[in-house]
Amino acid sequence: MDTYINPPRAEWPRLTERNIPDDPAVDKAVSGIIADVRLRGDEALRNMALRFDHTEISCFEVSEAEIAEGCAKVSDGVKAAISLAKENITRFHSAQRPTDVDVMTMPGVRCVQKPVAIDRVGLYIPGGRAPLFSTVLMLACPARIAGCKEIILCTPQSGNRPIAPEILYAAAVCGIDRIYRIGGAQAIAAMALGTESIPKVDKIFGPGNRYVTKAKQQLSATVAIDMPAGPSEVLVMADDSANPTFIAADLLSQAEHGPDSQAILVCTSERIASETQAEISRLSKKLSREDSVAGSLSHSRLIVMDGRDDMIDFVNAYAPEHLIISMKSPWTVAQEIRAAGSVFIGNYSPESAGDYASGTNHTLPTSAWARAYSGVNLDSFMRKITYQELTREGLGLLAPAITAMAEAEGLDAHALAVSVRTQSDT
Ligand SMILES: NC(=O)c1ccc[n+]([C@@H]2O[C@H](COP(=O)([O-])OP(=O)(O)OC[C@H]3O[C@@H](n4cnc5c(N)ncnc54)[C@H](O)[C@@H]3O)[C@@H](O)[C@H]2O)c1
Ligand SMILES: N[C@H](CO)Cc1c[nH]c[nH+]1
Ligand SMILES: [Zn+2]
Repeated sequence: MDTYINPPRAEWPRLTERNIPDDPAVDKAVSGIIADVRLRGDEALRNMALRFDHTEISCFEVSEAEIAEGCAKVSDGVKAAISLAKENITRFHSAQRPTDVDVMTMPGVRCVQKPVAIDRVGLYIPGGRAPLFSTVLMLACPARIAGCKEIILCTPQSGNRPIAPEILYAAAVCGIDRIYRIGGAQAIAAMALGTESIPKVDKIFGPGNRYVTKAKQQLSATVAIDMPAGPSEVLVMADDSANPTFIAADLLSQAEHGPDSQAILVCTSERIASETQAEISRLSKKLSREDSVAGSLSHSRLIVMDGRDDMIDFVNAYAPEHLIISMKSPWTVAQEIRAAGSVFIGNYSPESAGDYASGTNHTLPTSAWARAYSGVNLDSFMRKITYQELTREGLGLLAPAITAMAEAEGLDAHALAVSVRTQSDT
């Protein structure tokens, strides 16, 4: 991991770059995959499952019997953990329920806004490097609370291994309607376009690798998507009150997601940076996912800044998916953060808590998209419809403004739709 001491601002754009710059080869590969799914449907999906996931698929949908068999294999300990996580996620997301807006903007002019759930949603659950069954809870709980009518799930099946039992169990307890054994960009294309076996949905949710994320972005003209939620990132802000062992463990916890992940420390002290570096070397020897950790750390950074203001400016420029604030008065620092997916406050809030079980959502914008997108939340599964009801008197009060604006825009029929009413005898 490289260390940078007081890098000048001119160098910041380079230091905020991710591991996965926009790669034209990925763009091209993904547009080829989408075109093939569009043209050949299920046949293309079968070929790609063989090519990318080394698996032969006769039936895409996972049967009831397979789900029951998977559920039976999950240990009681994991079932209890899923139950606790589901409770907390449900509690936090239920509290996000929007209320109706019902306002008389003028006498006789009533404007209403009501949330309505999206009917058909498709959830993508990553399964390449690790079967992320926690993501099932993160997506299915809010979808259920919102009241989506049809919830389907796609996840890859690799080689001859069946889909992880924990994914099937989490899907069963969350009431997923149908599960399909298909992953990667092809799964996103299938849910966006529909094939003989996979139904087309209204909106696609879920994180994934660079292929999955690119497919969501390319298909966003065809289907709604939650946001670009690509390879995981964490940025830790630390002052002298931080614990280098905690910081190192937090950085490693995201590095282990894969070589495309990125972990950044921004601190004000060279001591913290060098002790963290030493702790990373010590702790990484104890971890199993060597290639992911080594790959990720080779693009990760330790940055020593001149002071608190520079740290805050850097974080806002980087716009991390996850931000951990290991500093004195962390809530005061947090108030100055304008771009981050999810913020972890103080020394006892590791990102792992939010990844699994505290209640916040772990499906979050990466690659600096936190500047413009929120992470998944209850609202992501809803639309809001507005309604209005005007009385004759209300329309009369508005008529001069509507007519003046319609005429100024040169739209006579708009003015007519008002005057036929205000001048009618009935
Ligand atoms: N931002 C978030 O909210 C968030 C949350 C959880 C996980 N993640 C990220 O999700 C990612 C999961 O990635 P993953 O790879 O483990 O699983 P994945 O399910 O996203 O991708 C696996 C699929 O990628 C396809 N694929 C692999 N190599 C390919 C190639 N060369 N060409 C075309 N397609 C190919 C295969 O079909 C495979 O099924 C990680 O990067 C992790 O950090 C992000
Ligand atoms: N850190 C991931 C979000 O970027 C979520 C996750 C799932 N499992 C473990 N972690
Ligand atoms: Zn994680």
